[in-house]
Amino acid sequence: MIETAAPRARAIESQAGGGAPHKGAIRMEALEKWYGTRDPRVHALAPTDLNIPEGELLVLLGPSGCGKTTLLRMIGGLIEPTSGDLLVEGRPLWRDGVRQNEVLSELGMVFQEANLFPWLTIEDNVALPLELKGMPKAERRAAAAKLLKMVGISGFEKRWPRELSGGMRQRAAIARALSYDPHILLMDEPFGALDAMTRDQMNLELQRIWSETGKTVVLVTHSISEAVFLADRIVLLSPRPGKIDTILNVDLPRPRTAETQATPAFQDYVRDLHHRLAAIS
Ligand SMILES: Nc1ncnc2c1ncn2[C@@H]1O[C@H](COP(=O)(O)OP(=O)(O)OP(=O)(O)O)[C@@H](O)[C@H]1O
Repeated sequence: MIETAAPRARAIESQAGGGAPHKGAIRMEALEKWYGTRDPRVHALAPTDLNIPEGELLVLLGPSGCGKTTLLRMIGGLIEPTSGDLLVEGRPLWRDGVRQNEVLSELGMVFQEANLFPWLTIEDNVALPLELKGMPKAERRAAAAKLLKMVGISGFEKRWPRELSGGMRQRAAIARALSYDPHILLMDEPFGALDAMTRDQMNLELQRIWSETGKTVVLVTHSISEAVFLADRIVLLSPRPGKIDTILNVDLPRPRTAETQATPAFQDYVRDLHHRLAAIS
């Protein structure tokens, strides 16, 4: 396993040294998942240790079925771990089988499909979590306008989801996930259903949003080049059962651009990961 500390990650780790638990930091110890109660059970994730410091953009990469989604959904509180500890900002997400809602509020999720409600306008979709929290309408509108500006779709407040392109719908989904200002954004193949050009554009946008907001981002992808483009660190998982094969620091300068992808350093990361993936698939 290689674990070389990039300067940025190192700075974050040193801040995380002591004192109060860090905003957006995730810590897992011996986190494990078995599916099913009867044989043959599926060992989806072997006991896994991983620390994700505040503000990191961490990418989970690996062959199909290696447990990426399982791990992300466990971090997001959608799947209960079979065993192990999962701390979000120093607090356990689960206590005696009960998910802790105040911890959950630090986590926003974005999936491959935008999952917007077709009967709500874009503004109302984005503001829905705020409505559920009881925020008055005028405040919700103002918050939605700010969020839509941040994700680059100002002016589409009153449109219906069907009137937006796939990329625009994903922007709205990101805005909705950020609406209650969670410290952590969890993304499961968020751009997997988009065409290549839109996907490149969305990767640029995500990098911008991440650097503007300082959120911790954990993103699942099948795409090696997407992983290298976005990540501070890439966690490569191997299958049967899922476990960490390699942790790779991506030490490329930011902001990364289309030109970054043409550099020898970028290509070296891609080639290296291709070899590693071939070896474990
Ligand atoms: N609800 C479930 N019940 C039983 N087995 C499951 C369940 N969900 C996932 N699995 C199994 O757990 C393993 C890990 O699945 P997971 O979806 O986490 O992998 P993944 O790396 O995200 O895959 P992909 O890249 O294809 O989405 C697989 O063997 C899968 O078949």
